[in-house]
Amino acid sequence: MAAVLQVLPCLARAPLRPLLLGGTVVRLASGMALAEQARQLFESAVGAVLPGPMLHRVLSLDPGGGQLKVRDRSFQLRQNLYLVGFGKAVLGMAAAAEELLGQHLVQGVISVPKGIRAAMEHAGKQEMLLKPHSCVQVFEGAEDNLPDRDALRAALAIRQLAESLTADDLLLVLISGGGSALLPAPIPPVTLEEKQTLTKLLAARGANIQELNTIRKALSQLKGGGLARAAYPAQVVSLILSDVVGDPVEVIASGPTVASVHNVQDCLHILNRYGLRAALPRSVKTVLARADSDPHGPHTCGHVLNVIIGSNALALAEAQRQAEALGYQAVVLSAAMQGDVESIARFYGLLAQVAGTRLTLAGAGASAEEGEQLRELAAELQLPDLQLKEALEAVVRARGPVCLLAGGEPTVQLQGSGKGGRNQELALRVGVELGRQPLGPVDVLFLSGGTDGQDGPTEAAGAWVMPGLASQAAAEGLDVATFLSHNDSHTFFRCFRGGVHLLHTGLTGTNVMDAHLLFLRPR
Ligand SMILES: Nc1ncnc2c1ncn2[C@@H]1O[C@H](COP(=O)(O)OP(=O)(O)OP(=O)(O)O)[C@@H](O)[C@H]1O
Ligand SMILES: O=C(O)[C@H](O)CO
Repeated sequence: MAAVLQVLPCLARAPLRPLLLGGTVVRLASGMALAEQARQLFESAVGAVLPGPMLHRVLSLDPGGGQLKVRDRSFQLRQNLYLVGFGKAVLGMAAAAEELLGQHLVQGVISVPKGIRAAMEHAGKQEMLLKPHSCVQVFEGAEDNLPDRDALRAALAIRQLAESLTADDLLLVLISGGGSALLPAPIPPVTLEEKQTLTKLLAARGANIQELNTIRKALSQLKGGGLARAAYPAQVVSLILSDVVGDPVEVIASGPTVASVHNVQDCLHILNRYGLRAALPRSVKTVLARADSDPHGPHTCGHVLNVIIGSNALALAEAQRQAEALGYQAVVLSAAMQGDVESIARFYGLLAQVAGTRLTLAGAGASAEEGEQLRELAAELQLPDLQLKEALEAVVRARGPVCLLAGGEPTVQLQGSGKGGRNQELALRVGVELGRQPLGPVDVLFLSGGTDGQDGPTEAAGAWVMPGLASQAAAEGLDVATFLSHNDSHTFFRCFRGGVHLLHTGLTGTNVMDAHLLFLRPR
């Protein structure tokens, strides 16, 4: 989610109608425009990880209201329930928690992105807003996803609340992506500015989120289990919406309720790798040196229950279910799509080719060469959970419409000053790949969308493409290669066919990375 906060009239949140009633499923699937189905499935994926449904899945009050159930654990309530939260999706999560917990909630503090309340209000999304006289105090900060003074004030208020708790209290912690920037509390003498500079430098030199957050944890009072330590001896329940591949609780928002297992050597390795060790400010050196003699052991988080309440896999599972209801043979390929956007686009192009051939020629060996290339590329991408074999077997079985689903977060190496996002760039590149060779008597569509509803610094969530895109664009005087050469995918899609290929959802109030949907429908 980027800095511009705008919410467009949004997603239909009602479930898809039961399309299995009357008539055959396949007929229904083929009777609906592919692009419309793609949009619906994307919306169903997002719908599964909206704050309300997520919290209701894991939290409940017993009928007498005396106990709070979190999955299979129960906690006694007696005017002892407090709430803190930080992250891009936390406003809606706090609103849902407030709705559910009512007057059991004594007090709360949350740290959310600048402008988010106005944006949600503007869009009429009341369910994402706290009640007028809420006991939850809201701080807005971290413009451009960078820690700032406002976020620091929020972090200090959160720490103060946590430190005031006793062994009788229960602290509910709401965590989502963007939480690291919204909870800055550098260990003195490190200053906010020094931490900001170091984070920016690491990110600019290509450090991944694991590396970045290892350093953030080492320099923070609250990250890496610090918040849990501050709340001790109160019990702590963290409800975590994952925006990191694999859902590692110690990485998401830098794990404020998970004891850090990294030591100073790990930090020095990372700083070395990105050429930053020599120029470290004295304050950072001091804090790292101190950390060596003051390790916070894992035992310090025994009073904490960390629960992942939403993830990319969960969103994809719902889209898969809805695709099946629409008559598709649906397979989730991976919820860990990571790597260079160009390679991932080639992967989807080849996949469409191989799956298309198998679907229409009914011969699993018909595209052996492309099949081999596809497997090689998949191996290069090193996707830990890839279900390629299963997907291709399902295609052979299908003899009808197929939907392959995946999710994750590809990387774009920015080369130009164009306007775009990783989803629009991926879709455009896949569009080019789909046009490389004829695909046979099969309709193909690929959609890529950011589940937060905002792809890079644009107002679109993503885009969808079909084969023939490059030639149709050329007929409109648009050269796809030129747009791609300076990462200008958004400008391309705004021009191409009057912008109909853009996916607009507005800010969704959630964020579990991106969803990729590949449809193949024999004619
Ligand atoms: N012109 C562009 N073309 C393609 N990708 C871009 C462009 N400009 C920015 N990006 C990509 O957009 C991403 C930043 O956008 P965004 O804010 O949506 O992602 P994020 O910070 O990872 O947040 P979130 O996880 O909430 O989506 C970066 O990965 C960046 O490489
Ligand atoms: O806040 C963060 O650290 C990132 O969004 C990953 O969760």
